[in-house]
Amino acid sequence: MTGTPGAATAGDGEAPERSPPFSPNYDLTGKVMLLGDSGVGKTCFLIQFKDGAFLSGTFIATVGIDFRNKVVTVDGARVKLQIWDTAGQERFRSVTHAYYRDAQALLLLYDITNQSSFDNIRAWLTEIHEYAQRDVVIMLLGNKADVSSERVIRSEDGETLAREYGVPFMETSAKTGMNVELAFLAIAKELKYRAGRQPDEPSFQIRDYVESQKKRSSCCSFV
Ligand SMILES: Nc1nc2c(ncn2[C@@H]2O[C@H](COP(=O)(O)OP(=O)(O)OP(=O)(O)O)[C@@H](O)[C@H]2O)c(=O)[nH]1
Ligand SMILES: [Mg+2]
Repeated sequence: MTGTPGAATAGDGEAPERSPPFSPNYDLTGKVMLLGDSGVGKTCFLIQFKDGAFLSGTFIATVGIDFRNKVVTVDGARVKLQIWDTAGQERFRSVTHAYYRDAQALLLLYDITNQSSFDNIRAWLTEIHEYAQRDVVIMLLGNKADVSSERVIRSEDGETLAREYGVPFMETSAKTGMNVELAFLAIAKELKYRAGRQPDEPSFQIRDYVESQKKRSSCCSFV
């Protein structure tokens, strides 16, 4: 991903803030940010969701911040997700801080093959509490679940940490696509629910939804 520090690059050639002049092809919008250490797979995660493709080969670290839009339909509502892909490298932190306050949802990724990316999750959560909206939706994701031979973080460790912070958790793979769409659909459902609940609509609990829908990458279950 290319970009200039401090300036957002146009993901789809579309201005992020502009309201549509005619009837939009969506019912509501939500801003989602991808956060986590450099190399955990944020950009690949977004490309997998947006294009259904995996960026293999040389790792090109994101510079600054970039975004992509995708409209998903949940429970009859079209939700336009504006997804901001941030640079995990420390030197871009001040750039990304400026975007936190506009985000309704944050996907916080670590890499199950990288101990320090998991250890840094607490620091990321501290940063989130400092800069993001108080009611922001947070989801913890253990990415690269396809690389089981190099796993150093057990699934239970991710679950325990997520429980401590009261956030939904699942393991994902930007390579195989495991749980990638689910992460965004869960966010879209939560945003739709928050935007206005119909009288006959049951209440929505994002953690329960994720637990019931997520695929697990254990030895004995098939994903
Ligand atoms: N096997 C595997 N490799 C992955 C996965 N996700 C990302 N990668 C690889 O990990 C490396 C880093 O991926 P990126 O998506 O660029 O990482 P990033 O989090 O965007 O990094 P920054 O932009 O620096 O913050 C790349 O070489 C990817 O091919 C995954 O789910 N499985
Ligand atoms: Mg990136």
